[in-house]
Amino acid sequence: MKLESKITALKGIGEKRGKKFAELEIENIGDLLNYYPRDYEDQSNFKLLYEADIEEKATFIVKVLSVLEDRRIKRNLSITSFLIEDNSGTGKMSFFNMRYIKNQIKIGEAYLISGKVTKFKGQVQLTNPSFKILSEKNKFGKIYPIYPLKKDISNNEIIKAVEQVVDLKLFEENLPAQLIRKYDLMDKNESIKNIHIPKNKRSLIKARQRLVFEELFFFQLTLFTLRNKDIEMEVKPYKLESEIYNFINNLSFKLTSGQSKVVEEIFKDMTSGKRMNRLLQGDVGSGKTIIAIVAMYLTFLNGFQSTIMVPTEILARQHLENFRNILEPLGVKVELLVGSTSVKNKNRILTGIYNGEIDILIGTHALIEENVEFHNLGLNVTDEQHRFGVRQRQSLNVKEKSAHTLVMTATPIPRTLALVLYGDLDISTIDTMPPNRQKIDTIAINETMLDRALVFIKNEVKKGRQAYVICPLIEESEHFELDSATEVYEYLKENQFSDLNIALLHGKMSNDEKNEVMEKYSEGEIDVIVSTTVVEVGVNVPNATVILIYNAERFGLAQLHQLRGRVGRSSHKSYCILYNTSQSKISWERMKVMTDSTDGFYIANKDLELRGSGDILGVKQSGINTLKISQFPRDLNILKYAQSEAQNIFKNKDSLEEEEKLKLKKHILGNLKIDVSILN
Ligand SMILES: Nc1ncnc2c1ncn2[C@@H]1O[C@H](COP(=O)(O)OP(=O)(O)OP(=O)(O)O)[C@@H](O)[C@H]1O
Repeated sequence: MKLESKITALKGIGEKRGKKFAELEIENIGDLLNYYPRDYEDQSNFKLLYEADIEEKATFIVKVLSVLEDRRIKRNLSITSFLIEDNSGTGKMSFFNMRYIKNQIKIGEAYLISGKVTKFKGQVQLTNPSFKILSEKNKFGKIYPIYPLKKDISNNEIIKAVEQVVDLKLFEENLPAQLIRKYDLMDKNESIKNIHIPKNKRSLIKARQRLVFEELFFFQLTLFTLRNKDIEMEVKPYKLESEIYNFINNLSFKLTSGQSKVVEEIFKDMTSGKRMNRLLQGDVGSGKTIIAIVAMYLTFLNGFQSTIMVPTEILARQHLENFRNILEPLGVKVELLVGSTSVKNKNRILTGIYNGEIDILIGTHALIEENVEFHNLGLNVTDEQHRFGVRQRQSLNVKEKSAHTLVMTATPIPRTLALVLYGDLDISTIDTMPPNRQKIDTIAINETMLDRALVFIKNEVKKGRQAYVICPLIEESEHFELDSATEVYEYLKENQFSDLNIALLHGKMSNDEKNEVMEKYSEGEIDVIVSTTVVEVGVNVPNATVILIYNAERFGLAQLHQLRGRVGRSSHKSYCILYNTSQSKISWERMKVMTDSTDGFYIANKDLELRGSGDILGVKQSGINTLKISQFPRDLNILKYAQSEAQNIFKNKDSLEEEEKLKLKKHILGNLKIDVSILN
C-alpha cells in the first residue's frame, strides 16, 4: 500500500463507494490520511447518571432498558421516553415529536448520550439528548474522531477505512530533523495516527501541534519563495504622463483620499522598473473597481494590454459595461471572455488578444483555463473577492511572468492573517468610503417578525426601490429545514409578493439564464430577486436598498457583511434584515456584531474570534485547501515560530544538505501545484 494507491484498494470500498469518497475529495490513501477529523468526542469524559447536576450539560454511557411512554399528549405534541441505566442507577430520556425514534433506539444496546440534565424526584432526566450507539466502544481509546461528512457516507465508514492504513507509516518525514528536535515535535506518521485515532488527549494535542506547524511552515516557505522570485523580476518602467491625471480629474466623481493614496502606491510600483505584486484590500463598496480601471488605463497608455479576472460571469458582465462606458471613448478596446462566449466570438477575441487589437480583456476562470496568448500583457488584475487562492493566482502569472499583478479583495482580513495568506504580496488598503453613503440600518429578526419584514420590503418597492432575498445553499448533508431559494421564491410569489416582479437566481441555472435575470434586475424590470449567494460578490445595483437574509445564522460574518454590501451603494437609505432561525446564544451574539457595526475590519476580527479562520477565508466555499488544520487566532503562536523558521531556512538555504533541499522542495508546493524552481 502506498499513499498514491487508490482508495478502492481498501477492504469494503468498491467502485461505487469509491465515488462517494471522491465526493469528499478522497481519491487515494494519502487523501484519506490527510482528511482530518473536524472534531472529537471525548468518551473518557462521561459522567455517571447520579453524579450529574441539574442544568449541567453532560455525556453519559447508558444502556437502554425499555420504552416507558410512546403517545400523543395533545394535538401537536407527542412524547417517546425510555428507561436508561448505568452503573450508578437508572434515569429517563425523553423525545418530543420524534416518534420515529422508537425505531432507531434499540432496547438492550449501549449508547453515548449528551444533553442537559433535569431531575424529577431525584432521578436524572434528559430531554431530546443527542445519542450515538456505542458498539465501537473502546476501539479508539476513548477519543472518537468525527469527520466532516456528506450524505451517503458515514463516520464509521471513514473510520473503518482509516483504520486499515493508519499504522502503515506511509509518510516520509518532511520537516528538517533540527526543527523536530528544537520544538520536540511528534514525528509525521505518529501525528497522522494520533490525529485520527488519538491515544489520549495529550497525544492528540501533540499531533495537532505538529501538523499545524508543518502546514504553516511549508506555507510560509512557499510564500517566501514566490515573493523572492517576484521581487527579482525586472520590467520596463511605466511612464506617468499628464494624460493619466487628466483621466482621473475627469471622472464622474472625485477619488476619495483612500483611493488616491492607493493609486499613488500603484503608480510608484509601476514606474519602479520592478514587477508590481500588490494586494488591494477595501471594504465592500469602497470603490476598488475604479482603481483597477486607472491602473489598466495607465497600462494602456504605456502600450500594454491588461486583464481582469473575476469569480463570476455576472460580475464579468457588470465590469464590461462599466469599463466600456469609461474607457471606450478614450479609444481603449475592451472585450469579455467567459464560459458562455460562443466559439466564433472566442476565436475572434483570442486573435485580437494575440495580435494586440484588444487592449483589455475581462473574464472568469475561463481566462486561466483557456490558452490565452497575449500580444504584450502588462497588468493582470485578479478581483479575488476571496474566491481564488494562491494556486489560481500563480497559474496565470506563470504564463505571463513579467506582468504586474494586482489582487483585489473585498474580504477585509486582519493584518496577521493577511500576512499568512498574502505574504507574497505588498498590501494597500482603501480606508475611506465614497461620500454621501448612509449607514445601512441592520436588524436581526426571528420568525415572529418575518411578515412585518416582508411588508417593509413591499413598501420599499412601492417607493421605486429594489430588494434581494438571500437563502443559504443547501449542502446535501445539511438539515432539511433550511429554506431553499426555490421554496422561498415559490412561496413569496404565491403569497406576500404576488403583485411584485420577482425572480429566482441560483448557481444551478445556466449562465444565460443568470445573465438575463441580472440584466433585468439592473434595468429595474425586476423588483425582488430571491437568490442564493451568487450575488454575494461585487454585484452593483445601486437602486437596491433592502436585503433580507434567510437563515442568517448559517453564514459567516464576513459573508453576511459581503451580502449586506449589495445595498447601500447609492445615496438612498438602505436596510439589511437578518432572519435568524436559531435560538442559540452564539448566533444572536453574531447577529449583534452585524447590527452594531458596518466596519468590515471590525466584523472580520469578530468573525475570527467567534468562528475561527476556516470560514473567514472562505476556504470552505472555495474548496481550496489553503489551510487544512491551522486555525486563527488559535494558532497564531505556532505561526510565529513557523514563520521565523521558514525565514531562517530560506535565508540559509545554501547551507542545507542536497537531500534536505530536495525533500523540502517536494513538499513545499505539495498542494499549490505551481511550476517554479524552489530553493535554487
Ligand atoms: N470616489 C467615489 N465617489 C463616489 N462614488 C464612488 C467613488 N468610488 C466608487 N464609487 C461608486 O461606488 C460604487 C461601488 O464601487 P465599486 O463597485 O468599485 O465597489 P467595490 O469596492 O468593488 O465593492 P465590492 O467589494 O462590493 O465589489 C460604484 O457605484 C462606484 O461607481
